[in-house]
Amino acid sequence: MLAAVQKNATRGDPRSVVKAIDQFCRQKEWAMNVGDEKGCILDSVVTEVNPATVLELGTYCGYSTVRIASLLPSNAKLITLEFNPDYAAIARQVIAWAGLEDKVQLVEGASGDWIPKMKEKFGIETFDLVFLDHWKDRYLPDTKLMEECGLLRKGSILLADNVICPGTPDYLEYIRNSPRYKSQYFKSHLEYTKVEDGLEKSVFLG
Ligand SMILES: Cc1ccc(Cc2cc(O)c(O)c(C(=O)NC/C=C/[C@H]3O[C@@H](n4cnc5c(N)ncnc54)[C@H](O)[C@@H]3O)c2)cc1
Ligand SMILES: [Mg+2]
Repeated sequence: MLAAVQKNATRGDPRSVVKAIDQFCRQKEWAMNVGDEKGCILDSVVTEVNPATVLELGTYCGYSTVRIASLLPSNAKLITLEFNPDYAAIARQVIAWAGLEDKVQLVEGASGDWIPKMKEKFGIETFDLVFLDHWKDRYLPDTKLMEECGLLRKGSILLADNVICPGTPDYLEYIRNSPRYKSQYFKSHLEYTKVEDGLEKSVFLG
């Protein structure tokens, strides 16, 4: 995938990086990037929220990191957590090829360890937008952890990938029944397939 980016994408052009990855995943080898169909929904939410602070859980190869960072205002900060060093190494190079290093802070480590350190380590008070796309059984515990650590403010947006496939039943149950969130489901398809999947957008009400 990285070779395809370096071969087919233009340095400093995030859209060409996104296009090169999507092309590679359609033609050569499927990979669990959010993809172009759900990616457009992600883009519209990022544009609407226009966040100054973003947290991404699960960088993988950096596809959604590039999509989000390319839409951020100049002073905005995207922190992305990835605990697999091999994926982190690839993602760093993908993000660099897109020319987005200044907007992105890739932290190698587990969300459970780093969420409690966001204030002290990165001076982050609250996140305007959180994109959840890591192991599906971590969405709920990490959301509760973010609440406990005071990282969500009235109006913070959580956007969760794969709420249908692979599925995040305990997260959906919690977020759709909690009086502290207002949720909306965006129906779509699992990346590069015709299988149903979707994104759940939830506003924290404080
Ligand atoms: C049945 C079935 C299987 C697979 C699919 C297809 C499918 C489609 C999708 O869009 C998917 O997002 C997924 C999926 O499983 N994603 C998990 C993504 C993990 C990445 O995040 C990293 N990570 C995982 N937990 C943490 C953590 N705590 N702290 C920091 N990084 C973490 C990992 O190191 C990986 O870089 C799968 C569809 C259906
Ligand atoms: Mg996903």
